Amino acid sequence: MTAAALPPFWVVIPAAGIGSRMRADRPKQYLQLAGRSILEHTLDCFLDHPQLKGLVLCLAADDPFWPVLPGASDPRIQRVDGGGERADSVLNGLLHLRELGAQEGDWVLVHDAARPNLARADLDLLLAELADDPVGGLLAVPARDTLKRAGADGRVQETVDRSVIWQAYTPQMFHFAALHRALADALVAGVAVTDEASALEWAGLAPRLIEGRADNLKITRPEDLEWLRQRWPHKV
Ligand SMILES: Nc1ccn([C@@H]2O[C@H](COP(=O)(O)OP(=O)(O)OP(=O)(O)O)[C@@H](O)[C@H]2O)c(=O)n1
Ligand SMILES: C[C@](O)(CO)[C@H](O)COP(=O)(O)O
Repeated sequence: MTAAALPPFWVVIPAAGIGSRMRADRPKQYLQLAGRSILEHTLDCFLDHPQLKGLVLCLAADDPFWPVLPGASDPRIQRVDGGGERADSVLNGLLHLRELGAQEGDWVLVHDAARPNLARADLDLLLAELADDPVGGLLAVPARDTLKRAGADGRVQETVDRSVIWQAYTPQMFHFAALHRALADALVAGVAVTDEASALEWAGLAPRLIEGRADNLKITRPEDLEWLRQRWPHKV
């Protein structure tokens, strides 16, 4: 499918986390990767896409790092305040999309600021595969290792059937109205939603899994960033 045949889409980037597991001197999205911040690399995955309608970046209200980056004045990037949890940040981003003119059936892609290695081929695969899907879905990776269920004593209780287990990645792609409703309702109900798909699942829908590259990893711990630094750039 040519880029022009892919569906138009909006993007929400939650980037208001503090990166506690990274144990760095700043939120992990502002750590350096090949001379630029992780966040700038992540934004680059989308900003020049011909089908992009608009991009909302959710940042901590008192974030001192973003304003001094070269991209801070880029008119293609709309800044909003994030919230206490990732889901709150995404919801704020969706509210702003409505102000920008997002319509009920428009596609919205939510992508972690901490995943700078999204390949254009994977982004386009997600868009192409879900263009006509009634629900939407997400990039994901089938479990690669043998999986164990652990007991409280730290000993193995059983080996889990990995053939039905996938790791959820981002972007996650849903229709604006369905995502907004599911996320807002789940938060009001106090349901823990760690990704957008969880909210849709809670609403009774079944998001589709689209197999992506495992190296679209979320930088969570120091070794993740070290791994990317040693291989960068290696996108396809
Ligand atoms: N209140 C929050 C918490 C997280 N995020 C964003 O959600 C993405 C995925 O979250 P995670 O990897 O858990 O990031 P942190 O919350 O920053 O990390 P940690 O849990 O280690 O503190 C990140 O891009 C992060 O900036 C956000 O926008 N708002
Ligand atoms: C959305 C996500 O990237 C899917 O794997 C992930 O759940 C976000 O990170 P967290 O560690 O769960 O906050």
